[in-house]
Amino acid sequence: MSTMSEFEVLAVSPKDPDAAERFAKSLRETGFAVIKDHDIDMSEIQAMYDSWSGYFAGDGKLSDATQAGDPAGYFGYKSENAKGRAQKDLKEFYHVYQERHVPPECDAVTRKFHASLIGLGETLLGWLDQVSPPEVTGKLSMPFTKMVEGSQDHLLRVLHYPPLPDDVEPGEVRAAAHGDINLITLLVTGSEPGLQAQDVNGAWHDIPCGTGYINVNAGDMLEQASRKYYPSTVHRVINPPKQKNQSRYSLPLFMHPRPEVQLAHQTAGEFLQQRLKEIGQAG
Ligand SMILES: O=C(O)CCC(=O)C(=O)O
Ligand SMILES: [Fe+2]
Repeated sequence: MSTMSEFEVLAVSPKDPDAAERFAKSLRETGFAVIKDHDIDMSEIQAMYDSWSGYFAGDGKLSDATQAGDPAGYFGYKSENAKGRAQKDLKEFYHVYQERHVPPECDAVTRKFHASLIGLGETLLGWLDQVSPPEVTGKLSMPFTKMVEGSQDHLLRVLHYPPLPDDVEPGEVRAAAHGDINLITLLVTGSEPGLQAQDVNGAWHDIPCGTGYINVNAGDMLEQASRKYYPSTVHRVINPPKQKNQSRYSLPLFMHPRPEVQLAHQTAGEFLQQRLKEIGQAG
């Protein structure tokens, strides 16, 4: 494998006078942006990892298993595939929504974390409303911030990638290459490295881990609504090296419009249902 470089993306601080412009430029040129100086500190992220690693290690998760077609709750190991892939990803995860159940031992820390990330995500969408050119804003059914106003669909996915078993088949990976479904994804640092993003030339780059920065990527709904002005970032999670075969946790927040919101040729709800079938999640 060729040596990977880290993605050279300028970290944007909300304190920068030109934060909105720099954020939008980065998303436009790379599908990807990095935020520093945010309000979510490492102790909060660590508290999330501590409480959820306990949850995944226990048996309580089995009674939280999602019912077919329900997007909330616990999804077992190897239950999801990337669009167009037959092999399942080597991960288990829990889907948190504002109005749905969260395991009691994780509830307080998770609700606070979820709300903080949603607040930051709304700010970032506001930046896109401010500085996107008329060729984008003129075609939107409504501003991005309006698309998410009152949305109950912002999904916080708590992911656990267990140590790899001995019988991993060729081609099986922690998370195969995919674009996210939603408008933007906010991702605090993972507990271990492994996340990579693809640039416009097809080269893969390691996303730095442990920086305290929040990585933001454009999803497929933003790509559709912006008529491809903001390209959806393809990314993946590679398997760990043998000598570091341990659990990895991560916490992406997927910002979703209300389901009736028109993107371009589809509503957000129609787009989501179609994709859930393609990734093996719809009932
Ligand atoms: O685990 C990660 O760092 C990223 C996960 C991801 O891309 C996803 O769940 O869509
Ligand atoms: Fe993703």
